[in-house]
Amino acid sequence: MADCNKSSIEAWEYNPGDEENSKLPHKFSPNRPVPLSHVHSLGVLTWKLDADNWESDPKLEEIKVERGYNYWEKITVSREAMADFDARVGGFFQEHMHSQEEIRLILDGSGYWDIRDYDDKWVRFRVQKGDLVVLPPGMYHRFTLDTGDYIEALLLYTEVPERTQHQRAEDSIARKNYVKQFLDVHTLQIEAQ
Ligand SMILES: CSCCC(=O)/C(O)=C/O
Ligand SMILES: [Fe+2]
Repeated sequence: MADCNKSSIEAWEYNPGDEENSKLPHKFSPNRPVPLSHVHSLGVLTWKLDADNWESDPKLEEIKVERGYNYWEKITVSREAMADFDARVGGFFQEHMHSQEEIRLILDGSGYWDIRDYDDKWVRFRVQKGDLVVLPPGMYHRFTLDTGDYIEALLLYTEVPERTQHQRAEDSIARKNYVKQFLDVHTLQIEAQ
């Protein structure tokens, strides 16, 4: 598989602080960086691809074939492209999970994903043009734009999209599998030390 350690994604401990605006970085001062390897240990996969030539990029083709990504669609999240921009961005920022992988190739612009750490605190990472990100089914997360208020992304799917956002209160097979595959393993590793 194309080496998923070649991305330059920056991650850090999310500082809830007193800032209302989710589009600000929410870093502690000094910053508390989180290694990308830790983000990967939570089940996230990342690659750096050629966003300008995604339709002919052999690396993306390799990933699509290996992981069965047979469907894709573009989305532009901006005030100009979305009449309900604030509502849509607000919806992305509601903590949720999906029963399928969340697969996004950033074609332009930038934004932040927040994912739950092993201690249930938020870890934030920044994505920009060329970042391919795969969140595992059952991982609680949220997404927001940065103050640039613009992102264009390719949404990829293994099958006809199941778009339901399962809010935190709901439990599901996807959540149980995620906990077993990533969180329980981590707990056992800690206990074994
Ligand atoms: C970068 S595309 C918009 C974000 C999205 O589709 C999603 O599900 C965020 O959790
Ligand atoms: Fe999502």
